[in-house]
Amino acid sequence: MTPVLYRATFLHTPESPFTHPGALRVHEDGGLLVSGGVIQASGDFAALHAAHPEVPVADRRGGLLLPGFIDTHVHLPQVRVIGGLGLPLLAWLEECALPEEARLANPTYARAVAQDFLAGLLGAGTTTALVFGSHFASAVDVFFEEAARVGLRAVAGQVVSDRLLRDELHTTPERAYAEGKALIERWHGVGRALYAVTPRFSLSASEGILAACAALMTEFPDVRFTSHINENVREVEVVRGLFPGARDYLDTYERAGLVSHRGVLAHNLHPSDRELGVLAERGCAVAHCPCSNSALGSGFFPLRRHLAAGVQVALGSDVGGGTGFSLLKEGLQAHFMQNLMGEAGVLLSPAHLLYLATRAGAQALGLEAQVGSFEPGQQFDAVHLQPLPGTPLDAVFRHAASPERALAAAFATGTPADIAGVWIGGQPVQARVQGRL
Ligand SMILES: O=c1[nH]c(=O)c2nc[nH]c2[nH]1
Ligand SMILES: [Zn+2]
Repeated sequence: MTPVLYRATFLHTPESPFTHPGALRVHEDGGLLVSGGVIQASGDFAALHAAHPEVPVADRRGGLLLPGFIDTHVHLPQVRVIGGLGLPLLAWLEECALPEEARLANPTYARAVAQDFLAGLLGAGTTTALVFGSHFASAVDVFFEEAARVGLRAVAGQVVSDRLLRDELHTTPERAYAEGKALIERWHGVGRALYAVTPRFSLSASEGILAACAALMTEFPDVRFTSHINENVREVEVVRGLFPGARDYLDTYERAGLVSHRGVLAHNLHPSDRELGVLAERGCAVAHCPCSNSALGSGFFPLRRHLAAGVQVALGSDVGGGTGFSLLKEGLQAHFMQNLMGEAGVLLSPAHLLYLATRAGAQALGLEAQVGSFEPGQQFDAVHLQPLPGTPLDAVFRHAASPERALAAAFATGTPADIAGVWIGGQPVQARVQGRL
């Protein structure tokens, strides 16, 4: 790939605004020198152009260029069941999610679903995703093939369970280990793919299944781990009954040896102080999925308590409990919900929202050296927001007092339709206006 100097208004958060006031970096007439898919220099356009006059310029002025979004919790098999509103978690799983998940036993169907799913992610500007895969190894294979074809940075794995779902979704510890091992050997570290060991949740995973997961984590010390925790009050109660010896929900994973810096647990709406302390101490991250939490009536996320304990938090869309792939929408919903919590909530600025949608996700996945900001040395994973003329967001962008105000408006009212281009590793993967990339 020949070098390119991108000229744009760009914003990023190489540091956390939760710990570094003034963490939002804004370059109104900025330049990003990209070669081999990697950012070589990052700063003001005029200085970079003067230093590299021979490098062709890609003019992206007139919108905002942001690091690609990082979705830390999203379900492959649920893209076609988005919108099952009005049910609590366990009823929603039974009525909406699981019947569809069973259909992925058919690899042809699974491929079509994977294509819908990937189109949704890229169309929303998501460049890296931690993906809850399918219960069927064949569908996970198909997903990795399709993800490689479109270029997504996918961290994904086979979902494993052995009780309380539907028979066709159940496996055994022996099969979970054998299929997981084969998938890891086929996909982990191949191109942009990484593997995540994925017991669905302790409600559907016996101690035997969790032990099989732990065996994979030990044998392959670089694969990631993901699951759900403390999402719904009834779910927490059932898990307590299934693991009478466990101190709490986290302990069901902890006793199996699954809680570490390689993990991301989704939701955690009802944690104890002990659980927060252990998550912080082990460096295990939490994926906050505010649209899903609202749609399923699961509850409010205690962000202030997570921050006070020192737990890494990032954003997840949780499609299809969530309502779509846009991390702009997740950021807005997070902002709304924290506002509605009053004193217990955290007032989230545009800088916080950008951080949660980008760099925080990279940190949660242990990918912060590669993606999440526009610092030199990072992959050029980017999303260009440029609303179509005549839209309300276009009016705000043209009249915004500052790029930070434009960023706030992007979270308040931006949608995938406002995305003009998406790059992963310097490659264009999505273009609204053909021929512009
Ligand atoms: O939001 C959720 N979506 C799911 O598919 C799921 N499975 C277990 N727990 C879950 N929570
Ligand atoms: Zn989920």
